[in-house]
Amino acid sequence: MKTFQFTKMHGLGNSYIYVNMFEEQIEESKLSHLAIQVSNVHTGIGSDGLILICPSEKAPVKMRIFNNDGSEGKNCGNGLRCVAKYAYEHNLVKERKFMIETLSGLVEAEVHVKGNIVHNVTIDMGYPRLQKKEIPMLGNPEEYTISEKMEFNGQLYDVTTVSMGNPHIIFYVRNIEEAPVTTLGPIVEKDQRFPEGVNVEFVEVVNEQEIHFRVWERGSGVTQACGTGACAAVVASVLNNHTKRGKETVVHLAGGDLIINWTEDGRVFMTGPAETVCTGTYYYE
Ligand SMILES: N[C@@H](CCC[C@H](N)C(=O)O)C(=O)O
Repeated sequence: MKTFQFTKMHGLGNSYIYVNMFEEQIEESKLSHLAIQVSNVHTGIGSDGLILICPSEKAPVKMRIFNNDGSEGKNCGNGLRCVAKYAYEHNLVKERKFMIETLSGLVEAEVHVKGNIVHNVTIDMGYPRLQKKEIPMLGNPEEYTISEKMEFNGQLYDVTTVSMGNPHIIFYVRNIEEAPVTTLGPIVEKDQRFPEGVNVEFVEVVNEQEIHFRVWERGSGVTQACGTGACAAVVASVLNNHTKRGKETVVHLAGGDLIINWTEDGRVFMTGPAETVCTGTYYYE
């Protein structure tokens, strides 16, 4: 039997098993299967996936995220806040502002501390990417998809697509409680027009400062929250004239609220909580 030490953490109920790869060694070929195993609520620990906190040549830490189906994602907003909390509280960094490397580039984290405990984190998520080739999705590679008609399951929808380092598609609904998250979500996630799959978000606009949000995540299904998805939803809402650029928008997710600001200079800032659940030893073959 092999073992590793883990910490279970969550951001608004979007939970991952975090492994400190400064101290642990796990074979690369085992990671995808381990993500499936640890995520299982019956035979594992129970989570939306696995996140590795790794050494980096470009920043104090690097985040790698695996969804609960074993696929590797390129970015994770809730994961970034938890990685920032872990890095600060475990002395992997000394400053309250520091960089984190992801598979989609570098982001800057700022931890908000009470005593020595990080309660909230702001992440500068960088610039949203809007061209079809950047999502990626089929169609004219240079074009944006803003309120464009697309057919899914025999029905036409107005959709907007945004990459926050990972792909998102946003549907507007009148009533968030009735959003077809579990029916349309899995169909859109695997639609062939998105060669790498897509995270599927449903948004009800409350007013210019507030939106409701539910998600079907690529590789994980329904989750309580998606940080990159909330950023993408605010970018989409500005592009569709529902909310204002340069103003804070409160995103109400199933697990709680995030504050997102798509600033005038083009960068997206996300602020929200990060929490530790438990630590332990995981046994595997
Ligand atoms: N929950 C995350 C996103 C995780 C990765 C996503 N499912 C993907 O495959 O792109 C978040 O908080 O952003």
